Amino acid sequence: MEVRNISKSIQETEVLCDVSFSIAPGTITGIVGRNGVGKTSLLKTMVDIFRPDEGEVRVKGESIQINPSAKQHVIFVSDVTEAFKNESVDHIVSFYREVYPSFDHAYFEELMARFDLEKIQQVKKYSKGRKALFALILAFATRADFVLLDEPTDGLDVIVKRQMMQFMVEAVAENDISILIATHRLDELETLADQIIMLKDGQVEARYELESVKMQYQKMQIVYAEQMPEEVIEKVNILQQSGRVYVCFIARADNETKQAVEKSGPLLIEELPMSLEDLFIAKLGGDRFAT
Ligand SMILES: Nc1ncnc2c1ncn2[C@@H]1O[C@H](COP(=O)(O)OP(=O)(O)OP(=O)(O)O)[C@@H](O)[C@H]1O
Repeated sequence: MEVRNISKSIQETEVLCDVSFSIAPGTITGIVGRNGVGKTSLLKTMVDIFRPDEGEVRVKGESIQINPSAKQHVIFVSDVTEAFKNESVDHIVSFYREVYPSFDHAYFEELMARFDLEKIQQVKKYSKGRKALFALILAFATRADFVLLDEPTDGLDVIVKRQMMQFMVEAVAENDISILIATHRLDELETLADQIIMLKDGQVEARYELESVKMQYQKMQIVYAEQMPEEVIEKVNILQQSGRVYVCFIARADNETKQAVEKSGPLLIEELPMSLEDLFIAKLGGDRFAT
């Protein structure tokens, strides 16, 4: 699936600006960015709920804007699950079977049993978490090749969340589907995603392969007897400071900065494990963290 040079304005405000990236089969992609940056709008554009002003979305080589039937390979699960209202589970399933010719009823039943979700007469009577779970089960049962999820684990209890994350990893590996997740839950994404698309001001600020970014940067804890000298502060990206303890972000290849740190005579230099959250703060936390 390819997003090509998408731009979109809503009420004269540019929400997406020349956004391009692609999603390979059998991968999980995370879309991250601060509140209001355009994550949901991007997902909606990828299923043609929002029409882009410029650019196109291609699925299996076909533009969904030109050939709407290409949309049957993509399913979007919104974080707003109120749409189900009074319908029964069976009624909603019949509707999905009509819209998605590839809907797999046996797989749907298997997933309902796997997640221990009972069928009820009015889906609106499911709790918030169960509604979210039901929406996810429906989405995967369509057997769509591309599953786009907006904050998918919102409302799920910790046990179901773990089960769902485990299921997603299996589904991607076994069925070669691709999942795209827009979320603020960076800790969850970290265990799931192959690539991360970071949005800023409606644009792609960065694209990371998670494993390679961890090879590119180091998170260091540096402790001084007094303060970190000014000339070092100017070179490193400080993620956190607590008294004389500084947690910094340094490019692995940046030997000049590493030498400056060593020369400044710290009491301790120690490498810490780096998380996606650290990267998010370093990239999107403001000028102080600009890398
Ligand atoms: N239907 C709409 N009408 C007017 N403005 C909208 C509409 N949908 C989105 N926007 C605006 O587009 C911008 C991007 O919103 P969007 O919901 O895509 O961001 P987001 O990254 O998903 O945010 P969050 O992390 O808070 O969920 C915001 O400024 C929002 O106010």
